[in-house]
Amino acid sequence: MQEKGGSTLSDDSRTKTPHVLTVAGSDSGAGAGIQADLKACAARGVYCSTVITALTAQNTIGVQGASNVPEDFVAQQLKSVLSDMQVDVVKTGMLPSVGIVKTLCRTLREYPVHALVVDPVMVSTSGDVLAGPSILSTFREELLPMADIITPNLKEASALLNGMQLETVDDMRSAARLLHNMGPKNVLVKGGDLPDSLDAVDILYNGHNFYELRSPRIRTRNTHGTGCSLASSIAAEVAKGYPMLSAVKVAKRFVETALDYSKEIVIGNGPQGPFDHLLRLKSHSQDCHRQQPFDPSDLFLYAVTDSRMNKRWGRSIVDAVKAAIDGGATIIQLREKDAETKDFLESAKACLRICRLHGVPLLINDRVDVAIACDADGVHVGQSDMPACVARTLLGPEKIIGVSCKTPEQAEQAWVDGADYIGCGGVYPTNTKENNITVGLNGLKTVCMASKLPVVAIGGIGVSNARAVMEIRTPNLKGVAVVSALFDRECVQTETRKLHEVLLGSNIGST
Ligand SMILES: Nc1ncnc2c1ncn2[C@@H]1O[C@H](COP(=O)(O)OP(=O)(O)O)[C@@H](O)[C@H]1O
Ligand SMILES: Cc1ncc(COP(=O)(O)O)c(N)n1
Ligand SMILES: [Mg+2]
Repeated sequence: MQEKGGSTLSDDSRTKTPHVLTVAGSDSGAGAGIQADLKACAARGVYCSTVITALTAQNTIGVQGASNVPEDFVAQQLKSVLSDMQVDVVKTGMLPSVGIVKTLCRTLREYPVHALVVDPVMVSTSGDVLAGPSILSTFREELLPMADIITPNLKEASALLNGMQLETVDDMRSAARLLHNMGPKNVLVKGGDLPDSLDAVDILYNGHNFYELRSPRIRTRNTHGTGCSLASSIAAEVAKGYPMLSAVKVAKRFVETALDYSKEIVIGNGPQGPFDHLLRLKSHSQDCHRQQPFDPSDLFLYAVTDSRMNKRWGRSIVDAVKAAIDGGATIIQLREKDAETKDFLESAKACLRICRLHGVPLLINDRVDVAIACDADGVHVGQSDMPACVARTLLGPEKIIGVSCKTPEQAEQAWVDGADYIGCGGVYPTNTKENNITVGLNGLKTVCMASKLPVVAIGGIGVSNARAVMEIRTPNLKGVAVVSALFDRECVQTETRKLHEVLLGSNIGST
């Protein structure tokens, strides 16, 4: 299609949200149609507006009813969105009448967009007719020639080609070539329903080259809406500015991943279930066994590991963590400044299993990548590490983020950045950090008074002085964080237990 008003995706210097407009039917079961398009676009990170062409009463068994939206009201919706909202790509689904197809073509000539993706929806996976044969000639003559890509499944390709038999990959290639002659820039013939095919094979043809796109066939009943989601994902990637081949590849991989992720889910009693587009959100929240939100009282006895100390005493990081938890540690931070990334990740995973078993949160010092990779409960960052606000964006809203702070200004910034707690110190001199300025009990108190976040005190704290620290008695001082006093000792468990008793005796904070 033409470029809109002199601006292309690449030369538009404003920060613009990629925008897909879907012109499709509503599926009450929300597996396909408008609802699938919204979910697919959300999952692919683009904005999606919606022009509804029909309402369907539909579930996992089939389509029980359909009611078309009046043509002039489709026109009105199109105009509302296209005249105002800087649409990049229009994606079409169910277009149930000749009048609606003509209305769409006319409106698109009046409001050109960067690209048009046409999913020529005719029959649902359940076999119900969504747009009858009467629309075929208008599709061929008006809509397909405007399209940057069309994405028919086998039945739709066959219908557009007067009932041509499509049973093999070679048939799909022939169909793609014939459909390309009707005018679309690209044709993607989808082989989800190819009989006897182990792989899910799609054929993309751009008039010059054929691309055979294969992915393993996922064994699942939850394939309702794959076609709509694929077309929307293609539209989303094109709206971001990607070329068509990349857009199709990414979209296909997205559908495959989502199918695989949702192969076991059970929604409805019928043969064709919906799948779950929003897997990325789930993989952080649902698979995470630590479901409680951050509890500041977890800061009570905060054990911070140190690889050099473990080496000195000949124990593994996992042994050290186990012993600290057995002694009563209420939160663990892995601070492995010297470890190789691969080893660190393996140890972190092993520690996490132990922590989960005991309901103790596990944080990773500095390494946000390791925290994400092992699905730890959060991170602790210093003033020169990744800013807490960036860590928050990467980790999502549920993970715990702590920040080391020496001053009220840093404490304020940590709060602004969306941290959950601050670590304040060094309270006393310590040999775990070189050239570390100590803030003393007064500095600790000043920061605690200023901080809107709960505080854990750190630096040179052990059995002998923990009580003095807690006795500054500011309500948001929730506990002490300890390295040497636990891990630079022969028996980690005994030392942790002793410290636990001292803290309980100080009668401040809670367990
Ligand atoms: N079981 C499956 N495993 C993996 N990919 C699939 C599966 N079923 C369909 N696909 C893919 O999903 C997309 C939609 O294809 P298809 O189901 O043929 O379209 P429609 O939903 O329009 O009938 C295609 O990329 C196809 O290869
Ligand atoms: C409103 C509407 N639009 C499109 C489809 C096709 O989706 P699928 O081919 O996955 O059943 C559908 N079933 N309902
Ligand atoms: Mg389809």
